[in-house]
Amino acid sequence: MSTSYDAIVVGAGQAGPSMAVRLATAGMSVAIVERHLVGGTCVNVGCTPTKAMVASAYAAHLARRAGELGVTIPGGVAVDMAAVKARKDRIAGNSRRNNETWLESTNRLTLIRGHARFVGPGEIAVGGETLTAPRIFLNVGGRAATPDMPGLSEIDYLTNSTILDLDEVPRRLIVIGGSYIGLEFAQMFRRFGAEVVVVETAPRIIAREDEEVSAAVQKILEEDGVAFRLNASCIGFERRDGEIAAMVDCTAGAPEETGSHVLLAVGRRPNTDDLGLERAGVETDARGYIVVDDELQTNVDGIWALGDCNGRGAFTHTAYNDFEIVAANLLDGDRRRLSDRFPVYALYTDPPLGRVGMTEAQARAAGRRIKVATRPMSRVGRALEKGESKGFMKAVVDADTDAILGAAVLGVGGDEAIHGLLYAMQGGMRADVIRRTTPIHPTVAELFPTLMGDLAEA
Ligand SMILES: Cc1cc2nc3c(=O)[nH]c(=O)nc-3n(C[C@H](O)[C@H](O)[C@H](O)COP(=O)(O)OP(=O)(O)OC[C@H]3O[C@@H](n4cnc5c(N)ncnc54)[C@H](O)[C@@H]3O)c2cc1C
Ligand SMILES: NC(=O)c1ccc[n+]([C@@H]2O[C@H](COP(=O)([O-])OP(=O)(O)OC[C@H]3O[C@@H](n4cnc5c(N)ncnc54)[C@H](O)[C@@H]3O)[C@@H](O)[C@H]2O)c1
Repeated sequence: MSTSYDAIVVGAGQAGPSMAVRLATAGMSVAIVERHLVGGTCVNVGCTPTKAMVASAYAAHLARRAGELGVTIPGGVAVDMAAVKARKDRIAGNSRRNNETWLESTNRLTLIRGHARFVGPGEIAVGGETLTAPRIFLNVGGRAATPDMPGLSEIDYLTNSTILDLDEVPRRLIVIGGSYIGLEFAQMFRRFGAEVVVVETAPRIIAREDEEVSAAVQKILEEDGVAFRLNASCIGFERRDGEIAAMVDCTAGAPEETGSHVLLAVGRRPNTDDLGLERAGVETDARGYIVVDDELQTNVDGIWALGDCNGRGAFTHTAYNDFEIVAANLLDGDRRRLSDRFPVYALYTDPPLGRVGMTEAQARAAGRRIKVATRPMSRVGRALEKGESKGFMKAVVDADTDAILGAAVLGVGGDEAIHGLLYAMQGGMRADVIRRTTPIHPTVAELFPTLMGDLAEA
């Protein structure tokens, strides 16, 4: 059976539902196809469940430190992992159901369950049905990469999805990969009570960040009791007396780590290998990401790619912004562009790392003459008052134009405070304007004018 629509959206992640509802509201007949859970990665196995669990881990940590704030908890602190999981499931489940209700209650929009695959340029098969449309929007996202590592198929390893099903705290968790996913889970499970070791092939964790950011995050996690094995090579796995051994062969330390559980957090890959893209002639790059232009159009007329699958962002906010760009160009006559977007994101360790724009290393590589300022959180009143004074803030400014190039706020409230600088950058504000602004006391962001006053050529 073949049904024609004005538009088809493949994937109900972070861009697809908004796109589908917007098109339907504009009067088009729209099908949105989802093969698994509405809400995609973020709602079901990404942002929402992990941040719910980070909140539980923070509560455990704060409760253990309560004495420092003059609060006693008789009987000590225990973590009920089943209750942590149940709370996380409730929050993610509510979000998923709200998304489903939204799609199902929108006029002219049909939610179709199943795996979508191109059979031709404007033609998609789902189960036994064929859907056709002159406009197709791909929002297929990605999944955990599971590279071919020796012994991996012999062990039960966890990914960012399956680790969320644990209702008991692992005795010893080996986290393979010291980047965003690995570090958030490492600290959280350490705070739940597991022994945790992070194994990373690079010489430092979160290697995309400036070196002092990597070092400070590592120190913060070490103070929580997370161990690190850097420069790991020849990683492989073996079953060992009911446990798992990870061969690490580092430049220093024992050649292997044993644990009860292994989490694989070595990156993500796009869900483009089973989409039949070749049938539609849609181009992908060497890593499988769909190639798009500045308006998210693929090389094939009438086919767009939004979200993680285009490799131009790896966050929920970038996926949603992709929707905004496509909708603006297609429906509003508003010329919005991918290249107008500043890189911005947070790493949700505690304290979090808020990041915007270029790192210092990127600014130098771009050949800029730069000024840099840093301030430890131990000199931020609000952080001291809260008893959470780990980390630092840093700004990178163009020495010739006074333009703010980038910033990092590793510290309490850093994920929120960084937005002050994001909005300033988007508005083209110079560092001197921030220096002359009067902020609220006591806040973390109140130090931004001071930071801009401390800029020195670097
Ligand atoms: C552990 C973890 C934590 C994260 N935390 C954050 C965070 O705090 N903040 C943040 O901004 N980002 C975070 N991210 C990243 C964020 O989840 C993704 O960037 C975001 O979900 C991307 O959205 P998307 O719409 O591109 O794809 P997805 O959310 O992956 O959605 C794609 C959807 O398409 C469906 N699909 C795929 N192929 C087909 C097909 N052939 N037919 C039908 N349906 C199909 C999938 O089932 C899925 O539902 C995190 C990711 C992980 C893994
Ligand atoms: N807070 C957030 O916004 C958030 C949180 C989690 C994930 N995410 C998104 O998910 C994406 C994927 O995150 P990720 O951390 O899985 O991947 P990543 O690509 O950021 O990092 C993978 C890490 O694994 C290491 N690695 C690769 N192969 C290895 C091996 N064999 N042994 C040991 N280490 C190895 C790499 O050197 C790197 O440090 C991120 O790019 C991010 O956009 C975002």
